[in-house]
Amino acid sequence: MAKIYKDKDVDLSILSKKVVAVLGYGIQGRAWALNMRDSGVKIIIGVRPGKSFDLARQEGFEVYSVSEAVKRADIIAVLLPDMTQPSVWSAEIAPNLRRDMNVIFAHGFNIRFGLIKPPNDVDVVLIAPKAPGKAVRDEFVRGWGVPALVAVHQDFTGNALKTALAVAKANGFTRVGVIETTFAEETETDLIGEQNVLVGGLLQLLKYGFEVMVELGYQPEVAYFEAINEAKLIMDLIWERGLTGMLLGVSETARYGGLTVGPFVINEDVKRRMREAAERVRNGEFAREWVNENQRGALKLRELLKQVQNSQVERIGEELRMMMRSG
Ligand SMILES: NC(=O)C1=CN([C@@H]2O[C@H](COP(=O)(O)OP(=O)(O)OC[C@H]3O[C@@H](n4cnc5c(N)ncnc54)[C@H](O)[C@@H]3O)[C@@H](O)[C@H]2O)C=CC1
Ligand SMILES: CC(=O)[C@](C)(O)C(=O)O
Ligand SMILES: [Mg+2]
Ligand SMILES: [Mg+2]
Repeated sequence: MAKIYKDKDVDLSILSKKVVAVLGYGIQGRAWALNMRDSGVKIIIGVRPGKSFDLARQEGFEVYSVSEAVKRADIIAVLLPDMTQPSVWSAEIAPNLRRDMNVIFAHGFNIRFGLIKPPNDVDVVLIAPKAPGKAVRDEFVRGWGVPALVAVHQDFTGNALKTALAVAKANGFTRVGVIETTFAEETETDLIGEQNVLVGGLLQLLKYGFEVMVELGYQPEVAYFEAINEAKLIMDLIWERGLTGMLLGVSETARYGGLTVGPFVINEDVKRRMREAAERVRNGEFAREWVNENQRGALKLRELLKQVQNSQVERIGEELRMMMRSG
């Protein structure tokens, strides 16, 4: 059984005289900063000038450049985009690090693939929420949290894990459960998970499910309700009650059809491809491809995003979501 930390195992007081700099005020950064401030931790923000900077100010934070925030902090949470971290690290973070500081990542990418090499005299830890930033904040406000992983890459002070767990607690993660892992396990499973299932696999499955019905001549609105909107509600059943609970919460007809046809559609070939994709993560091929793509200006990423934005399913979805929200 994995080692799991809960609120009762963690002492927040280790943060009481510390200043935590949240670097980046985006999807994760904003959620972490608001959560930790609500937990009574002294937070400052380090970010470049722009929308995030203005928003952080509006929301009442002291906001600085990344360099200045690192200078003023004891603990830094590096919540910048993965592909931006290496250059900001060498230009603004590394020159301002001091002995005994604690450096937190929310994803192990740059450490696992060797793109950032921290000095020996700081702690380097990982607190990886297993949730999108919106849930990190929404769940905290609800009085609960999301699960997260914690790992120690470097323990210079002897307090690396304790400090990381305190930051996790201040974010509400230990209300749910924080599992101890390694940078390698977090990085690889996170990438494999988002590619095969959460982002890649799911999107493609929903899109094909929608398209097959539309191509057969059914109304796109009906296809959207069936293949996409209801997918959320079925996922909620799985989330609350498990796979068996979901199966017992749908009709007997759906249960039989699903259990027999599912493995025909998502077959062993798909599983083989999932293994291939996982191998490309593990051997560093995906990381190299993404770094190169990014260095060329992420043109392919922008083009692929545009294709999704302009697809029929998105137009239908936007209308229906608006309709369902009002009234
Ligand atoms: N998005 C999510 O829900 C999750 C993200 N993570 C990890 O969290 C980290 C942050 O990711 P996101 O929150 O998605 O990033 P983001 O793209 O939402 O936010 C980036 C922030 O960094 C700032 N920024 C960008 N370039 C900068 C620069 N050169 N100098 C100073 N500030 C700069 C932006 O203004 C923005 O405030 C990544 O390591 C990611 O893998 C982990 C779990 C989930
Ligand atoms: C939201 C999350 O955990 C992801 C999918 O791994 C990410 O945004 O990188
Ligand atoms: Mg993730
Ligand atoms: Mg990820």
